[in-house]
Amino acid sequence: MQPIIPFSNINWSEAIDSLNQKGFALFSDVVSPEVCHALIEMYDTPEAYRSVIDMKRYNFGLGEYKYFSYPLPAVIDQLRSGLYPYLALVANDWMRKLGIPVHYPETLNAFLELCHQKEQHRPTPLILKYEEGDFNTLHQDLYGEVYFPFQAVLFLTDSEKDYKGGEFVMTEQRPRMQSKAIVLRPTQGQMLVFTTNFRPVLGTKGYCRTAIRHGVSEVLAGQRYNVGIIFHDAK
Ligand SMILES: O=C(O)CCC(=O)C(=O)O
Ligand SMILES: [Fe+2]
Repeated sequence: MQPIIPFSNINWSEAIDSLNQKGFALFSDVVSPEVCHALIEMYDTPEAYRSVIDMKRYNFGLGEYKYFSYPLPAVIDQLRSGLYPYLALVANDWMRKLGIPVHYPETLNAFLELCHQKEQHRPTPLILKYEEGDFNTLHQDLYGEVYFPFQAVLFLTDSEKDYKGGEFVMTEQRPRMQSKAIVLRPTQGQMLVFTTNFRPVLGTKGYCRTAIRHGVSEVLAGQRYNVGIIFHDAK
């Protein structure tokens, strides 16, 4: 299972512009439909996962997701470690703009070492399965003191053919303002990179923190599967 995207071929200046202006960037043809099918099939292989979450039980919405165990499936591992160095450059620029004294190291391994120093050892990449009526409430995926400000979602199902509803939703909240909603409908093989916690937005008094939350609207019919790629390990 290989990603079909060579990271060095991506138009990074376009992607970085999108991250800076909108807080997210969409990449197409990241994996083939065959890789998507193989990941969906792996949903029923219990050995691949460290835990299974019934979203209703925790009031996270309705549906189920599973956290992968280490070692991660090769395709997820490659996407995570391949994306990290590019995103770390943007992450460091954001921290500088916001005056936050945090520096993200150049490689994913060095960043995971920082997680381990804070007792964050557990893998966070996950696969989510939504059926008719399922949804994911607006949230942030922070699992401890150390976090990476970007995460990715790999869309495994076809948003035209496989399901109805199930939009990817983000809200942005600037200090003392109402939230803005962003609704996206990426499809099979696409990957969305978005803000995990907050992003810098230039206001009249310089950059301010705009908090981002994400979730999934109700699936009205069919089945929707996604893989979430979070960079930090969890406590
Ligand atoms: O199913 C989705 O599109 C979103 C999943 C999610 O919340 C995540 O990957 O962090
Ligand atoms: Fe999430």
